[in-house]
Amino acid sequence: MDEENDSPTSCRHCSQLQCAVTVESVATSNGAGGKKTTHRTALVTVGRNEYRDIFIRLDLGGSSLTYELKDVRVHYKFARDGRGSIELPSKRIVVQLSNCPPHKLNVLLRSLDAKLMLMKKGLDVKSTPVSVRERLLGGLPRAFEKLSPLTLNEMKQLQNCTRQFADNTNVSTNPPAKCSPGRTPKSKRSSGMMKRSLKDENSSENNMPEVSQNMPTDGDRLQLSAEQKTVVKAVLSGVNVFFTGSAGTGKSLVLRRIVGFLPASTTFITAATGVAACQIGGVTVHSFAGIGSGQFDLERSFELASRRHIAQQWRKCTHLIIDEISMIDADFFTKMEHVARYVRGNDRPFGGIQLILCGDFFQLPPVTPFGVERKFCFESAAWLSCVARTIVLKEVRRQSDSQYVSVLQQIRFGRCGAAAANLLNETRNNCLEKAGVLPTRLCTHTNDADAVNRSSLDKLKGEQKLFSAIDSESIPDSVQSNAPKDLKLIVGAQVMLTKNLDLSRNLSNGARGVVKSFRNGYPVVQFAVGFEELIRPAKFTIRLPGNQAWITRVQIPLRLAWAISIHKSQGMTLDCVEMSLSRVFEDGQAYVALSRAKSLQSIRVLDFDPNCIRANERVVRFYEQISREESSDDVPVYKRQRLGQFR
Ligand SMILES: Nc1ncnc2c1ncn2[C@@H]1O[C@H](COP(=O)(O)OP(=O)(O)OP(=O)(O)O)[C@@H](O)[C@H]1O
Ligand SMILES: [Mg+2]
Repeated sequence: MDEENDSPTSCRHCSQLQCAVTVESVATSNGAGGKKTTHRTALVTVGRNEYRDIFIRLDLGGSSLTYELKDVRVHYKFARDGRGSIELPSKRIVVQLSNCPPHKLNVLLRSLDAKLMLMKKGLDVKSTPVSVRERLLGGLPRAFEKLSPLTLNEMKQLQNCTRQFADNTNVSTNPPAKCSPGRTPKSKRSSGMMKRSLKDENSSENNMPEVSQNMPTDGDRLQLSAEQKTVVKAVLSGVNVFFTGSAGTGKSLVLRRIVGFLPASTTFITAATGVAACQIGGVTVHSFAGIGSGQFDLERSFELASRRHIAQQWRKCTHLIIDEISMIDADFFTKMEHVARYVRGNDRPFGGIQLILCGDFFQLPPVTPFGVERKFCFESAAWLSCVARTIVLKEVRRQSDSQYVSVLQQIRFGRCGAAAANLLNETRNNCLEKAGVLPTRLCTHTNDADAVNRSSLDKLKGEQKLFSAIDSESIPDSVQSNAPKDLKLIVGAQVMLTKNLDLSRNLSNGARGVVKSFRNGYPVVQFAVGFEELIRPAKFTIRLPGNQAWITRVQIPLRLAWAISIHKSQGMTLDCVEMSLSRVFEDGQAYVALSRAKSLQSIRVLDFDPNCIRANERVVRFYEQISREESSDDVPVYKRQRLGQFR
């Protein structure tokens, strides 16, 4: 079997998906025929018959519907929310797809649109028009073959079409996205009878300012490694998975990829902190759970979680993703598990929700009030009953220098030999200033970071420019986002990108620069990687607690970057950093700080003292146990851990 092509993570499976389907027959002008039927679980397959005509088949549990897709309109603007539709004007029908795995839906609808366009333009090399008479006489067996993925050749043909279209009309077109069919601009499309059903799709973009056309891919194009694919497959097999690994092994990247394969409206994406939630486009786990920060007893927690909107979320949830799980304490995790069973009226672990947990317990631990004993969630009975499979990612992707990686591995386990200490000490002489870009100071305390940013901004002379975000809906101030509501910039301000703009030019999230000037009202940033770039507003998508739809914020994708706290930096990859670790107060805090940089040349430790390197003993034992299970022949990796063995 072809591993790559048959993997559930490949496009091959994207001609079929499981989702909710609504078939709407649109009323005629005299009001006849309007009808809507919804099926919450359906299997949608797109394929070809023996004459290479394209069909969609809807298996609706007991019955099925098949439509030929000719002269149809395909809408995938909201694929990211797991929604899309296909209009069949000649039949006056709209097939709406919802609760789809976003990635699969996106690939399915885009490839379908592309193939339909190729057919329309007579560029589908394998298909030749067959007359009705020929069909009747041909006697071919009836066939239905799933639509194959777009080939390279087909993509090239599409690009040519797009170019020709641009030449003929003088319209400037963006390079088509991966699998993009080079769609006709809206104004050129016929205004179909089903405008009504689709008007929502077009409304949210009105009155947006000029938005950066750089592709904010979030690493979509990166190829997952074999071990990363193992995680995706494990999740898609339906078991509860905890995946872990050193800083920079790509855990968050894999999480983002997993999201694309799970049903959009019943998968809840959360993280232990607001900053971490922003990185993966989710909300905090506390706001999802609706039981405060876990301070109440179980009875009160049940009451809180039974409030209508919170209970609805709990009941709706089929998959719960939690990033930075190391920062969730055992007590909170246990309460969530009880609440899940109670609210859902289901006594299976976590009320039958599939858990996808991700994080590194060697990084920052749960924040616990002074004097209260810290308990990691892997030490809870709930963890033992819920986590069926543990996977450890081994390849560090953030750093490529093996010497640095091995220093970080020691530090992760709370060790620091003389050679490692020397290497880190020597970084104090690193000259990190490049083209006016200063290194970002990582602070042990948040107040210090805020103060540094404020005072540095105030010291600069010149006019401060205020950029106010444009939101598609109102977003409460309490909701954290990578893009602030108001951003003040001035020439000379040290800034950091908050979005991947162009990975091929190292314009990635965390890239460092300095504001050089303003052009057309937008900042021109000199980046440390060596060039200037005009930074236009970009679209950020935000989820509000309890709201499964994406809200759009348009803002300049920059933040001030003189300083940032180590807690806020967890999860980030940073271009050039400087730190003083003398006031480190947490296990794992120095490891988090030291592991943000990509190389030893882009870090400066001002006062390295091996005593700041600390790892929690129970965490060390937990990981030793995992690695024993991994290397043991008779004990499977996914064997459940036994209660209390790490204490
Ligand atoms: N398969 C891959 N190919 C190329 N780059 C990758 C791959 N996986 C991860 N990376 C890159 O490695 C860096 C670290 O990835 P990521 O932030 O997902 O790691 P992480 O394990 O979540 O780290 P942390 O524990 O610090 O949160 C990112 O810049 C990411 O783009
Ligand atoms: Mg991460």
